[in-house]
Amino acid sequence: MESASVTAFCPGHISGYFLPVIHENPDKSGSIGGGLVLSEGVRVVARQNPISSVKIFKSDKTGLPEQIGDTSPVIMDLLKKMSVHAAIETTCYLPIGSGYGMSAAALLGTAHAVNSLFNLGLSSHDCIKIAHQVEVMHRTGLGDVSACQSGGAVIRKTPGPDGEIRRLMNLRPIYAITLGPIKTSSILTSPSWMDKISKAFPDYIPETVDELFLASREFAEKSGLISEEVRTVLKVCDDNRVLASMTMLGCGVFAIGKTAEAILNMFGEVYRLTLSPGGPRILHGERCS
Ligand SMILES: Nc1ncnc2c1ncn2[C@@H]1O[C@H](COP(=O)(O)OP(=O)(O)O)[C@@H](O)[C@H]1O
Ligand SMILES: CC(C)(COP(=O)(O)O)[C@@H](O)C(=O)O
Repeated sequence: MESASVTAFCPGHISGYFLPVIHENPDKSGSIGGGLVLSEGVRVVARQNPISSVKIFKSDKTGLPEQIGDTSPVIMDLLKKMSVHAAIETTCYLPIGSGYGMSAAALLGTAHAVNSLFNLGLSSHDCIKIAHQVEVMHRTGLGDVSACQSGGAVIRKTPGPDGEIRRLMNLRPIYAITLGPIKTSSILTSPSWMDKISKAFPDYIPETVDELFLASREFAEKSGLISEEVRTVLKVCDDNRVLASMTMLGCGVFAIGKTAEAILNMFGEVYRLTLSPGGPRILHGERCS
């Protein structure tokens, strides 16, 4: 009989603008800023196994999965922190390392799946805190776990999962393209990039989704992170009066509204998204007795 397994899903997150806030207490560390919690994310299957392992799958637009990785230091660290051994398989449609918060989604999905699989009795909030601690310790992200603990367009005013977070819901379609990855930790561990990012952070708080896009674009322009390729795409969006900005931290563009799809389509595969209505959730599975 196949060993017990639990499947969980967690939405991804596009950061539009962010400011790292590093504190000695990882629960208070993270970032402030704004972004979008996405309908696409990471599906995690956790199975009992005496030896922990991770397999990473990427699915194409037809849903066909292909294995792209056979380990994940953040997931292995999470399992150690939760004092369990399990075989973890993650699947995502959005590309890893391209500013869609896939590391955070994988951590949150795994923490919830493992908690259920082994009847650990942790609350969802406990799982969120553990995932956040691992993400921040590895510098694979700062604010994504806090954002992805629930849905909507997110304005994070203070850092950490218990920070002050405002969520706006909106039904307009969101589109994104990726022109290449950016290694998140390479930016987060660079003093010169951190200095530029701090100076670019907006001095006002968006009240609407449109204002979130405008604040994100202002941040992207001032941060110096926009590459020539991204600049080309943003210019066509501007010429067609489409609200758009750079996916942080990835070499890509995200935009809102129906007309955005045809424009982004000229530059590559377009990810068709909406705002997620919620955060991590168990999809199905049997628990260990
Ligand atoms: N879907 C996934 N499944 C398992 N591990 C993942 C996944 N996505 C990211 N990771 C782990 O997190 C590390 C950092 O990913 P990162 O560059 O932060 O991606 P993103 O920007 O999409 O969050 C990756 O090298 C990988 O070890
Ligand atoms: C922008 C980033 C620091 C990284 O995001 P990603 O590359 O998607 O992991 C994010 O965690 C944030 O704090 O807003």
